[in-house]
Amino acid sequence: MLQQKIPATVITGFLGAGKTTIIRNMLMNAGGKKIALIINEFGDLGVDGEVLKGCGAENCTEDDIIELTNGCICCTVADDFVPTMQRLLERDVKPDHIVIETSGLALPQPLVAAFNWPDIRTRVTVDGVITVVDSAAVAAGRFADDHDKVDALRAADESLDHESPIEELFEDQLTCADLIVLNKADLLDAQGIERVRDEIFSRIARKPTMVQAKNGQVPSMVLLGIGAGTETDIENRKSHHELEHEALHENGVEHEHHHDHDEFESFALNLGSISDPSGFVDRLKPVIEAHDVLRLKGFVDVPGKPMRLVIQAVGSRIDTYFDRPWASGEKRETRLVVIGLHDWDFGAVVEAVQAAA
Ligand SMILES: Nc1nc2c(ncn2[C@@H]2O[C@H](COP(=O)(O)OP(=O)(O)OP(=O)(O)O)[C@@H](O)[C@H]2O)c(=O)[nH]1
Repeated sequence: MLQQKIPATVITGFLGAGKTTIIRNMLMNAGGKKIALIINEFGDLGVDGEVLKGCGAENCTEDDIIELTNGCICCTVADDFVPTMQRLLERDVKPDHIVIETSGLALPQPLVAAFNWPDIRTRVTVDGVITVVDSAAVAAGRFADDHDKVDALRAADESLDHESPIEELFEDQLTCADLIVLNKADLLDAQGIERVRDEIFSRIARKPTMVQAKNGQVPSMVLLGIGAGTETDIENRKSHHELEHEALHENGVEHEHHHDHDEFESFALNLGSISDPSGFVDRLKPVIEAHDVLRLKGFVDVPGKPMRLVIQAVGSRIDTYFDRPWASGEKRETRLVVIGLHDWDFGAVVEAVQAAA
């Protein structure tokens, strides 16, 4: 009997766009489907995996959540992703659907290409690539090229072979999409959303379906079951890097491999308990703005509170919420991961975040 391929959905999108939020909603509304999750995150702290395990969905237990922690998934396809997938496919009880959350800095193209590997191709297919967009960030021009900054980066590093790393990555993630979710629609009015839609279509050649969402709420029927078979269409979804590489190769130039996220850096910080979290948030805002922190997330120990506080900053927009009680025997501590561009003054950022605590 011909074995049916297991569908796999790739969820991509820039740092903080709302990938984990969408997945959390999906797990709660997956209509009984057994889902296996593969999560890849930039930075040494598995915040997304922790958050998703914290939601306790029955159709996706802790055992079904696999974290890939050896760097961005697009660079570790052969060493990390493919073996993980093989092990998952060897399990006695197979998932109905596999969902892969890429890091916010990953290119989806190499991951999708991995579905053409002989051992994988026969057993799994890419149901769809879903690119999640922070509509408010697009409207604020965060992905538009900042020429001064790019010039400064290029002056510091002559090997840079592209324009703004953020803009390129954003476009590469859009280029690969079967479905684009214009998330954070609650932060814009209807005209603002229309402008974001137009801007996105102006940046890509294909015309994938677009839906808008508030707080990552998209019906699972829309997310799962797209049936795109994306791995058969990678020729039409090439990244900037692949196109540049091809052009240089045609001209007989051998070109050093260079990934976009080389321009990003992260560090993890352990801080003590924080008795005044709202004061911490107020003090953190100017630090984020002054040092161009792209993303900060983690868990805070608030003395006297039985619950763990999650802190999430995307640019200077900061959310906090208590997600679950600290487990017995679990070490209560404040752990944060901070992500920024490679050219930042690392020591100064560490000091400033510590001083805000
Ligand atoms: N206002 C608003 N905030 C949202 C929405 N969706 C997500 N957020 C918030 O945005 C922040 C980042 O959301 P995540 O789901 O963690 O984003 P992510 O894409 O998984 O982030 P990375 O994995 O770090 O790249 C969190 O504070 C969310 O609560 C939305 O539709 N509207």
